[in-house]
Amino acid sequence: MNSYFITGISTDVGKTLVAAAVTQALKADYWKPIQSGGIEHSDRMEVQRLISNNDTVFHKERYFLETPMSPHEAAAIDGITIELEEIKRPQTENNLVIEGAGGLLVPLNDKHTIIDLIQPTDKVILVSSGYLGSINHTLLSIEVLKSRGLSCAGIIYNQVELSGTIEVIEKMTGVPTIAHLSYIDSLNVDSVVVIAGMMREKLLAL
Ligand SMILES: Nc1ncnc2c1ncn2[C@@H]1O[C@H](COP(=O)(O)OP(=O)(O)OP(=O)(O)O)[C@@H](O)[C@H]1O
Ligand SMILES: C[C@H](N)[C@H](N)CCCCCC(=O)O
Ligand SMILES: [Mg+2]
Repeated sequence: MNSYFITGISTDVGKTLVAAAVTQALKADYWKPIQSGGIEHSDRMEVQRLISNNDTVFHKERYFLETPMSPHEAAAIDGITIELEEIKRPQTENNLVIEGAGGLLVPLNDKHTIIDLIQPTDKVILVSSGYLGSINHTLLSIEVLKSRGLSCAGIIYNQVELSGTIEVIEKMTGVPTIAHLSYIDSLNVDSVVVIAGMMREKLLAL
């Protein structure tokens, strides 16, 4: 069984939607180790809303912070410090989808960032988005993975409409495209089933 680490070029790029689709495609378990903000509607709740298989187990966040900010600061506001050693992978026999928070260098404390949660055996899926500036953020994310001896298994482009964007990233990095998602008017179980079906073969080949 595999672990899939869903990271993004920034926050709000669609990691949770992608995590839901990968979870659905593989009937995997889902875990978001650190959630900041979202007491009313966390990423776990959103994935629960979007998937429709009966096998997925939802593992509890290790840190659930009240303020929707960078985890290091959200933790400080809650009067705690995030400790890397406290973040233990849930035990499961199933595939596990892990969702980060924000991008790879989002601080957890004064020393560690999200990238420190990635293990060498994880299949890292990078979610890229279509804003002007996203090429740079995508290439930077791939470079920082490389600098830690990690590689990017594949990229999911979410609402990337600017011409030449995907092509130049593919040419410069050689990282395969897993899927290219469009804007979806009402995100629901049915749309996630479709996206999951679209990417399943590519995910199995990673
Ligand atoms: N393809 C899409 N079509 C329509 N809405 C989308 C699409 N992708 C993302 N969204 C919406 O954009 C918002 C941000 O996406 P999402 O919550 O998945 O970001 P994230 O990368 O998981 O952020 P975080 O760092 O907080 O985990 C959400 O409201 C989500 O439903
Ligand atoms: C609150 C938000 N939705 C995420 N959970 C955390 C994003 C942190 C981004 C920090 C940064 O890169 O400046
Ligand atoms: Mg999310």
